[in-house]
Amino acid sequence: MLPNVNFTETNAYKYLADHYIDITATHLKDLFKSDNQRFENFSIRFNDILFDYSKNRIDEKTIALLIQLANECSLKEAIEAMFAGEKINVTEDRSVLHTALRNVSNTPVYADGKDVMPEVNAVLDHMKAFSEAVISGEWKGYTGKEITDVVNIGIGGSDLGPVMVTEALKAYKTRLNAHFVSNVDGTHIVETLKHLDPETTLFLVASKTFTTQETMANAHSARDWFIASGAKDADVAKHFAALSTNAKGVSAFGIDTANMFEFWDWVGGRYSLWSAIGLSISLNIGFDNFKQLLTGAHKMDEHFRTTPFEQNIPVIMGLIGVWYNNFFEAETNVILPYDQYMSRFAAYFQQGDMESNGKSVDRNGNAIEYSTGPIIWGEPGTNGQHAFYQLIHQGTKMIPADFIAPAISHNPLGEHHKMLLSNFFAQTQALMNGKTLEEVVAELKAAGKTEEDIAKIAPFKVFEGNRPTNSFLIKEITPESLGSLIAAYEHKIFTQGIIWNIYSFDQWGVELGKQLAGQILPELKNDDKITSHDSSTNGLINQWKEWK
Ligand SMILES: O=P(O)(O)OC[C@H]1O[C@H](O)[C@@H](O)[C@@H](O)[C@@H]1O
Repeated sequence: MLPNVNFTETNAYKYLADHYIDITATHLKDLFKSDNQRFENFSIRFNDILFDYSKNRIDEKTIALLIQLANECSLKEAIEAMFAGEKINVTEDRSVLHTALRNVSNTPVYADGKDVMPEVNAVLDHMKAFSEAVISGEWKGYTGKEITDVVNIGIGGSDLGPVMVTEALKAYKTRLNAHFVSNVDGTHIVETLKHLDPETTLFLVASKTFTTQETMANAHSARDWFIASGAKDADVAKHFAALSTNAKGVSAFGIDTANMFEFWDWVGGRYSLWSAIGLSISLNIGFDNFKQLLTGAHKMDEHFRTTPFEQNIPVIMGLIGVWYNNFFEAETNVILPYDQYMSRFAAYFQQGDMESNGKSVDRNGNAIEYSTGPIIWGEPGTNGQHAFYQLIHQGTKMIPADFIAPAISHNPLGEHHKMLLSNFFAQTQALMNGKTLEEVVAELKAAGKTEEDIAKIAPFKVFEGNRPTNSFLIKEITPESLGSLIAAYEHKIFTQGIIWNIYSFDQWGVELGKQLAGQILPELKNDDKITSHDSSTNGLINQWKEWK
C-alpha cells in the first residue's frame, strides 16, 4: 500500500512555508559567502557521478525540512513498496518493477507471489543470443546477406528510450546502422526506407500492447515494403522481430513467436528501455554494453533504496523540485546536457516525467489544489545558450535548470571540450551571481562610455542572478554512468509522485485524444460534409475535405 498523505497538511509543509520567506530574502551568492563549505555540504559523489546541488536556493534547514516532509509522507515505505512488487499502480492493478529488469544481483523479486527473475534472465539470454548472431553476421536475411540496418518501429516509451540511449552511447556503436520510426506521418517511414535494402534490413516492432495505431500502421507498411521486394511471407521471420507483452497480437501480425522478446505488464512503457524494448540498444551498442547500462541503473536503485535521504541523489533531486514547484511556484524544469550525444535526454524525460506526474487527481480520487508535475524541456548546451537562455537569465519566470556534462569527451578534438565545459561552468555561475547595476556601470565606465550612454543602457544589462541550478559532472558517459543517471531521474519522478500523493504509473490522459481520433478517422474516409462536431472541428475537417 502506498501512503496517503496530503503533503500540504503536514507539519513540514507549514514550516517550509515560513522558511520560504526567509530564503527568498537571501541571495544565492550570499549563501555561498556565508558558508565556505557549501559545495562540500551540498554535493554528493556517486561512483563516477558528481551531483552538485549547492547552487540552489536552499540552506541546511531547507534540506532538513524537506526530508521531514518526505518522512511525513512515508517516502521510505513507498520506496520499499515499489521494490517489493506491491501493486502500487493501483488504477491499472499492477506492480511497478522496472527495477527487476536491471536487478543484476539476481535476488528474487516477486510479482503476484512469483519470482520474476527467471523470466527476466531468460529474455536477457534471448536478447544476448539474438544480438550476437545479428552483429556477427551469423544471422542472415532471406537472400543470405548479413543484416546492415535495424529499424525500431515504436512510439512513446517504445521509441524514446531506445533512441535516447542509442544516441547517447553512439561512441559504442556496433557495425549496425540504427533507425527509429515512430510518427504515423507516412513521411517518417518513407524517408527511412528510402535508403534501405529489404535484403539487409531488420525490423523490430516495439509495442507493449501491440495495438498502438501508429506502430501497427508503420509495421504493416514496413511489411508491405519488404514483401514488395519479392520476399515471401515465410521470409518475414528473418526480418521482423517483436518486442511486446502481447503474444497473441504478435502471432496475428505474422511474426514468428521465436522472434518475440517478451516483457510484462509490470513494466510501464516509459520505464521499459531496460526490458526487451531495449533490444535495439543491445543491437546498436552490443549486449555487453547493454548489460553495463543495466548494471549502472541497478547501482542507482540500490543507492535510492538504501542511502539515507540526506545523501540520496534521487530523493534530494525530487525534494528540491518540490521546493521550487510548490513554494516558488516554478512551472518548468529545464534539462541541459552539455553533450551532443545526449541530445534526446530532455525529450526522453518529457515523457518520463510529464506522463508520470502530469496528474490533477490525488490517490483518493479527489481534485488536487496544489501544483504537481513540472513542464520538462531542454536542448543540449551550447545550442540552448544561443536560443532560449535569455529568458532563463533575464525573464520573469524562475526556471530551475539541470546541467549535465561529461568530464571526458568521446571526441577530444582540439580545445572543443574545454570550450564546451567552460560554458557549462560559466552558465551556472552566471545564473547564480548575476550582475548588479553597480557592476554594469563600472564595466561600462571602464569601456569608456559616457555618463549619458551608461544611464541609457545600464538597466538592460543587469542580471538579477539568484537562479537555481543542479550540476551533474560525470567522469565519462559510459553505459554504466548513463544507466545510473537515467535511474536517478526515474526515482526523482517517483519521489515527487509520492509527495504529491498521485499515481505516477498510469497515463489515462493519453486516452481521450486516441478515442476521438478513432471516431473521426471513419469520417475522413468519405466526402460527406461533417456537421456532428463543434463548429471549429467541423470547419477544419470540411476544409481538409475540400483541399485534400
Ligand atoms: O508500447 P505501446 O503499447 O505501443 O505504447 C506506446 C505508448 O502509448 C501511449 O501513448 C502511452 O501508453 C505510452 O505510455 C506508451 O509508451
